[in-house]
Amino acid sequence: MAFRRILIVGFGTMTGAMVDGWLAAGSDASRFEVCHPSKTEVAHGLTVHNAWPADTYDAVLLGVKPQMLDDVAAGLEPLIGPGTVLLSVLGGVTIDTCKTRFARAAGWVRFMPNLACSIGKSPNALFEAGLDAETRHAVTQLAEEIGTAEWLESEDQFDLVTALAGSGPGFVYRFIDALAAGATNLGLPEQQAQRLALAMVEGASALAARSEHSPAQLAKRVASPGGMTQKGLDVLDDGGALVNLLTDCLRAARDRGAEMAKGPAAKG
Ligand SMILES: NC(=O)C1=CN([C@@H]2O[C@H](COP(=O)(O)OP(=O)(O)OC[C@H]3O[C@@H](n4cnc5c(N)ncnc54)[C@H](OP(=O)(O)O)[C@@H]3O)[C@@H](O)[C@H]2O)C=CC1
Ligand SMILES: O=C(O)[C@@H]1CCC=N1
Repeated sequence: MAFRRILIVGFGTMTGAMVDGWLAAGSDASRFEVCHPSKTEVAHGLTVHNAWPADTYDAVLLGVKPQMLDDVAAGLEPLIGPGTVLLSVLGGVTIDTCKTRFARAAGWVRFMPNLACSIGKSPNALFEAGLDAETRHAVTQLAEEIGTAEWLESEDQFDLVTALAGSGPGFVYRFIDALAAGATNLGLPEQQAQRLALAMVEGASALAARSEHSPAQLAKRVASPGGMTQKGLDVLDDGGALVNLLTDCLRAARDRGAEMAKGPAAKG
C-alpha cells in the first residue's frame, strides 16, 4: 500500500514545505491536489479545487491552522470514508478530536514535521489510531521521504515532542539570531555577525550529526583547558542557566498544546 493520491486541505507554510520535500525526493506533482476556497494557483502547479472535490483520495493531509479545524471539518468529512487516511499536522489537536470530526476514516495520524522537511531533514513525530500494519508502514515511508519517522506509542508526550522537534527550528533560529546580536553588541558589524553565526551553527550541527562523539563530548573537545571556550561555557552552565531556560521554553510550548486541545475557548 502507498499513498498515491493525497488531498491537501490547508496548503500553507508547513504543508507547502512537505510538498517541496516530497517532490525533491522524487514524487510527481500529480500525487498532490489542494482544496482552497479561493486560490486558483499554488506552488508547483498543483491542481486546486475551489469546492470539495467529488473524488476519493488515499489520504487527506490536513494543514489548516488549528483554530480553523471546525471551519473545514463538516465540508471535508464526506471525503474521508473507509478508504482514506487522515494525516493531521495540527499542533495541539488530539487524535480523539480528529476521530470525532472524521469518524469514518480508515485511520487517523498525527504527523508532526518541521520546516526542514523541504530539504528532507525533518524528524517527523507520528502517532496513529486505527491503522493496519500495512498502512502504518506506508505512513512511515511517507515520513521517511522527507526525513525520519519517529512513532510514539502513547499520545501523552506528543505535545512535548511537538515542542522539541516541530517548534524546535524556531528556537534554534532565535538562538542563531541571539548569537549574532551578542557579537554585534560587542562590536562586530551586524551582517558579518549574522553570517558567522549561521555558518558556525550549520557546520557545528552537521559535524555533531555525523560525529562519533555526543554533543556534550564535542563541547568538551572545543574547550581547551583554561582557554576561551570554557569561560563562555561557564556562563551558559552557571546554575544550570541554559538547561533551565530551555526547560522553561519547552514547557511553555508543550503546555500551550494541552491548552489548545481543550477547545476553542483556549485558542488564543
Ligand atoms: N509552521 C510550522 O513550522 C509548523 C506548523 N505546523 C502546523 O501546521 C498547520 C499550519 O501552519 P502553517 O503552515 O504555519 O500556517 P499557514 O497559515 O501558512 O497555513 C494554513 C493554510 O491554510 C489555508 N486555509 C485557511 N482556510 C482554509 C480553508 N477553509 N480551506 C483550505 N485551506 C484553508 C490558508 O490559506 P490562506 O492563506 O488563504 O488563509 C493557509 O495557506 C498548523 O496547524 C500548525 O500547527 C506543524 C508543525 C510545524
Ligand atoms: O507553533 C505551532 O503551534 C506549530 C506547531 C509546531 C510548530 N508550529
